[in-house]
Amino acid sequence: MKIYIDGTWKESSNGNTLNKYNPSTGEVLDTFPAATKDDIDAAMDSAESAFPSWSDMGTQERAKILYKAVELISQKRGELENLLTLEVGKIKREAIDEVDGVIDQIQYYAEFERKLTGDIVEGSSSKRKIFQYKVPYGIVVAITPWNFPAAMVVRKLAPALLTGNTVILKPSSDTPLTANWIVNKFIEAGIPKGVLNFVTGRGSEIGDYIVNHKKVGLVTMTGSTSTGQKIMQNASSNMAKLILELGGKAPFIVWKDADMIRALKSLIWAKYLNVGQSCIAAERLYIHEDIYDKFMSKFVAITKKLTTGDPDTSDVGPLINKNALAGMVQTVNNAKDSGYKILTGGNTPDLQGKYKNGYFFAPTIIENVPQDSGLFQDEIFGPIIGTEKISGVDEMYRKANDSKFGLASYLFTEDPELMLEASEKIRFGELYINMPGPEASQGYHTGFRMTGQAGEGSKYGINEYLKLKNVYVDYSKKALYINTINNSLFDNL
Ligand SMILES: NC(=O)C1=CN([C@@H]2O[C@H](COP(=O)(O)OP(=O)(O)OC[C@H]3O[C@@H](n4cnc5c(N)ncnc54)[C@H](OP(=O)(O)O)[C@@H]3O)[C@@H](O)[C@H]2O)C=CC1
Ligand SMILES: O=C(O)[C@H](O)CO
Repeated sequence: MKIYIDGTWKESSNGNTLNKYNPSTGEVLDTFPAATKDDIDAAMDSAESAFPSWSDMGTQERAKILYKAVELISQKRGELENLLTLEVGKIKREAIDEVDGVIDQIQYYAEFERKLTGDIVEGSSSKRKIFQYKVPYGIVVAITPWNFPAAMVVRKLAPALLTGNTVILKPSSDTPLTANWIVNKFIEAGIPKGVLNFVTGRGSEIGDYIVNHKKVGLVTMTGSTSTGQKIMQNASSNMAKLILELGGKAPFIVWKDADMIRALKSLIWAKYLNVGQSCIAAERLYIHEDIYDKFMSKFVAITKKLTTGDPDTSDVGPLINKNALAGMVQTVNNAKDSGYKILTGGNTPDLQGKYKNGYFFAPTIIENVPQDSGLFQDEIFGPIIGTEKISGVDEMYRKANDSKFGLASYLFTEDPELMLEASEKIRFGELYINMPGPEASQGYHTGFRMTGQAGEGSKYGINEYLKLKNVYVDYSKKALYINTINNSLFDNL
């Protein structure tokens, strides 16, 4: 595959490449360019040159290109589904679901055509007005993760482009092929030269250079909190606007009156979707003591039935790479060293044939985990969950909110008063009550504390890509009097 700079598909300027491995088999899937600083400079220059005509085009014309991209992606959606399985190891059902989300998000943002509004505010006198209207930032750098590599790319490209920004996309080095496929479709849909540039390469090598480049107006990144903090530091060199969607540590709360089947189905979704590699994955399980034994016996029994292996036919696929798999092994070893009880899983499954060397880990449940343990405080980002009994609402709120992260949370109860009270007291950007996720295109995906800055999705999300300008006008045609100067100086001029 190639990178795309100034309307041309090309190798990196020094010809260097990196390997992309298939997480289901451990084999090299493809190579991709390791972009250089010269490549980044060329992309920035191209995006800068393209900005005036692109931002002048208007939302109706820009939306036509997004609608065309929806059409082209829909026509070839099978290719993207297969790529997600090849590149991430996504099971078939989830690959289909992610492509549904890709189409939904582009459509959702394209529909903001002719709907970006401003205000006219009265000035300090009858013939003065303040015209407030929204303008694009300029060059947007979009940096995306590997876990939902198609959905995360379009969740940044679509609003950034619809609002008249030009874009430089740098995808995760674990999923360059998916991003390349989507960029191809946007180019095919008619994105003009320079409006969308696509560079690949290790974030640890070119990321800092991209983010603190003097031409960058806005950086939107989804990924780990540690990387987000680094980006925040680098972006300060030019005070680029930030949209950072970072780590999560979702509490999954099952109250004594919960609909148990509904809670169990939602928990299997929230814990094992994308092998638990999701920022809104259930990471801490709190169950009311009255139903603990009954709920846990069902949860363990269902987890034991989950199949791992061939993504085309299994319930749970592989972790994204060797390091992620090693992290799961370490997490379980730490739990064992701490004396916690492993109720199921805790091992790498013994797979034969082509999946023998895949990065698979058995779905794992660990019992009676202390609130202050690493298992409950640090992000796992895999198919492991710890459990804890709770008894009162105050304990529920205290433990749920005891996290450096604050993205998604889940509560299952039939008590409307508890639903309303929890909506106030649980301090997370998202609370799912009696349902699973994920976030909707019309929802605002945001979080408290170390989860990040700003947010994506909804009318609030598209406005993150627009700066509100203020133009003050005096059209009185009267002599100007300024109360803080000596106006007589201007007599008889
Ligand atoms: N809140 C949310 O919506 C989401 C949060 N996440 C979080 O991200 C983590 C897993 O995703 P993962 O992709 O590994 O996250 P990373 O933070 O490792 O990478 C995210 C992106 O940042 C790039 N990057 C790395 N270093 C830099 C740098 N110095 N400057 C600029 N860019 C850089 C990466 O490139 P490269 O791949 O080349 O290193 C990648 O494209 C988890 O913590 C998860 O919670 C993930 C998805 C969604
Ligand atoms: O990036 C993610 O993990 C998504 O926001 C979860 O839906």
